[in-house]
Amino acid sequence: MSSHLFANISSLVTNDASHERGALGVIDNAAVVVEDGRIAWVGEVAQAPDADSSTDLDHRAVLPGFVESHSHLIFAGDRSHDFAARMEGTKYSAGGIRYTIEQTRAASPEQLENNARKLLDEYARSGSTTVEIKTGYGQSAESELTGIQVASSCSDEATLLAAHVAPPEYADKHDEYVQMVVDRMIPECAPHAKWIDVFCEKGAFTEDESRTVLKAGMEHGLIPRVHGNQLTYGAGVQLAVELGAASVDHVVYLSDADVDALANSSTVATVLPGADFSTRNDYPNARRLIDAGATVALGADCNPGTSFTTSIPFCIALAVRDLHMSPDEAVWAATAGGAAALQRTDIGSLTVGARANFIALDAPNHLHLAYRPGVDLISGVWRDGASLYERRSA
Ligand SMILES: N=CN[C@@H](CCC(=O)O)C(=O)O
Ligand SMILES: [Zn+2]
Repeated sequence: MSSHLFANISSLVTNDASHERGALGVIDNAAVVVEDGRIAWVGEVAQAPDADSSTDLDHRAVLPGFVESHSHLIFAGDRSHDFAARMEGTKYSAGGIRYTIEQTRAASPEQLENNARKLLDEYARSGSTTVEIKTGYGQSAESELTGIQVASSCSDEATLLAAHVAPPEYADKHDEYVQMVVDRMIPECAPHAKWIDVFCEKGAFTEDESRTVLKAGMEHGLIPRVHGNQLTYGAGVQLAVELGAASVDHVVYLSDADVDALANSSTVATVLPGADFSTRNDYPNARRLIDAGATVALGADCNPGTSFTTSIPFCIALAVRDLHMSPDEAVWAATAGGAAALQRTDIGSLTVGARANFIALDAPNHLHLAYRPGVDLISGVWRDGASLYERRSA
């Protein structure tokens, strides 16, 4: 087994609190040794062991690859007109999803896969080394099956978003749609999925409908996650906590009881400020969640309707500027927080035994991710110790 040393790291975020400087466990003047795709050693470069080969990172900062726990990459078509209308004052509503359903149903599996892979490549170039992928723009048994097959061929984190919005043919027959999801869609799609998700929201699915879908998914071995409290106060958070969901995502409109429930549960609260930015929605109060003791993850939520970005660095900048997270909290939420939301212990941190998924920044430390908004600082990305992306020098 050969070892590779990554040397001369100006500042290394490990997310191992046993090192200095809080939850991020930052080591200055650091080095990392990788063996067989896993982290074999981390510490100060002066103490680094010999290795078979090495890379000089030339005083760049290194941090774990971003863990994107919320994306909708299985779709076809464009909603830029929708975005333009919102910027002129039209309010976002769940109904816009139906436009993408029409386009997605008309696309071939190859077209869907090519689009998803193109976006995954964008994610990788901006530092994401793990990306969860949801279906949700098929909303028929056939189209969701295609979607989940494509999602699972692109990611280990495939989510069946069986109930995103009732498709046009079921617009006035929600109960029949939910029945079809339970009787057909879930049994046929479950072998290809890890997660079951619902959009529990005004204009999408009610609390009871959402509970029915999530429980049916759980009976087929899927782990629940919920879109909740994005556009209105509602039942999403409480339902997620009741069912022990891995995560409840968006969490913009929260009562005190919602914050309390999250703080006293293992359900991660995932903030997706790209969606709030692109819909001119209010931002979630991440400060309130963190101060109460909830675990907060941060994602980009790439989708054609509300957040057509794959840039976690952009979302870190938003989280710091507008969600009042500290730069350390935002970086933790986009790495270890995302891993918690996906119930993964092998990613999101750079500790011995973890997957060697990491990013080098053209910057002396991770603070620059928020300090230099809109600037592409990613100079290299590695997954399982192998180079995934390297910026070409000029
Ligand atoms: N909120 C629900 N689903 C997506 C948006 C879907 C769309 O408008 O196409 C989201 O996460 O923001
Ligand atoms: Zn979503």
